Formats: sequence, C-alpha cells, structure tokens
Amino acid sequence: MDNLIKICGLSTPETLAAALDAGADMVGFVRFPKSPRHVTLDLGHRLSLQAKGRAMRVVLLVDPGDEDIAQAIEAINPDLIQLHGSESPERVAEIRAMIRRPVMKALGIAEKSDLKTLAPYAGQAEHILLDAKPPRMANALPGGNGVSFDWRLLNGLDPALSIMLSGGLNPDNVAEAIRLTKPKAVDVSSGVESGPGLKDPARIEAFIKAARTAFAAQNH
Ligand SMILES: O=C(O)c1ccccc1NCC(=O)[C@H](O)[C@H](O)COP(=O)(O)O
Repeated sequence: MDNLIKICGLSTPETLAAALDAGADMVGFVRFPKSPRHVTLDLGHRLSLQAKGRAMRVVLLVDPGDEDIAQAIEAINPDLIQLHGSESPERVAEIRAMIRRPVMKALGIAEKSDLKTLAPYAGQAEHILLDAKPPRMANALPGGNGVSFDWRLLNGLDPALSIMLSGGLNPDNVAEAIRLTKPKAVDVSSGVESGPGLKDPARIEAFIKAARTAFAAQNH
C-alpha cells in the first residue's frame, strides 16, 4: 500500500463514479445503520459491481458478528475489510482467518500514549488506519466525524508500518498532512461532503488532486 487515496462513505452511483473518474485507489462502503453513509447489502452490491476493476473496494464494519461479515462478503465482495469498532487484536486475527482477505484496523488517536495500541494489531491486520477519536457527545459516530488529531504525534513512528492517515482531512489540508506524517495512504469522508453523507464531486476531485501532488513531491 503506497501513495494510495481512499474515498470513504460513498453511497450513490453518481458520487462513486466521480471518485473513480478522479482516480481514487480505494472506495469505501459503510455498513453502520446509524451513519448517513450506510449502504444496504443490495446497494453495496451494486456499487461494488460499479467499482470492480477500477478501485479497491473496502467494506467498513463496526464490531461485526460473524453473520454480518458473511453477509457483507457475499453481497459486496470487498477487496479489503475495514474494522472501525473496538475489535480486539484476537478478534481481528479471527476475522482475517475467517475471510481470507486483507483487513485494515482503525485506531483512534488523541494523545501520544494512544500509539501504544498499535503494536498488538500490527501483526494481525495488513493495514492500520489512524483516525481521530470520536467527539465525546451522545450519538457520535465511531468515525466519519471530520475531526483531526495532532499529526505531530506520529513523529518517530516506524516508517515500515502500513499506515493510512485519516480524520478531518480535506482538499485544503491533505498536502500538509502528507508532508508532515508521510503516510502510505490517506482516507477522507466528511471533508469531501457538502452535508452529512452528501459527497461533493468537485471536492472529491480537489482532494485527489491535492493528495496526488503531495505524494509525488514526497517521492522526489
Ligand atoms: O463514515 C461513517 O459514517 C462511519 C461510521 C461508523 C464508523 C466509521 C465511519 N467512518 C470511518 C471512515 O473511514 C472515515 O473515512 C474516517 O473516520 C475519516 O472520516 P472524516 O474525518 O469524516 O474524513
């Protein structure tokens, strides 16, 4: 996973087409009923077919049971599963063995000590997504909140780790985030929306352009 750009929370054929046409490497479909980005199995199936062969398809699940996973795999046939709940390292390993597809585990970061949670997952999941912790308020979603964490906390992190940076990224700040943290990949959801769950094609394109340029500058 190098220099990859993921657009998460796509839930219409039109905005998925915008992400694919703009060159997204990964597209994310959220399975979390309380989210404005939630896709049914049927919609996820259709979006997955649309993205097939053009981008990696990611299904995002939160503390899923075995049946939730089986249904998502059957209907959406993702290339990667993103676990965005409080799944333990043992549960991540169990899921990975069960699905025999790559897994990305999301971890919430607010302070330096939160990075200690990373090591136990590093051997269990192919990729780690670092996101801000959800705001402390009732009904906060586990992710997709448009909140950043202090990127300087990642100073000194092992560069060999397969890290996707996430949380509060948008077309205006993604270049600086890449410059400071040198992630393998970046992920965005609300930063490319015009309202909760409403992806904006122009912002998707601007985000991908800004991230691509920043990754290219980093490789020089
Ligand atoms: O996006 C959601 O609605 C969501 C719901 C439940 C768990 C996770 C969710 N999103 C996680 C993502 O992958 C987001 O892309 C990531 O948290 C960054 O979101 P944002 O800060 O809005 O860019």
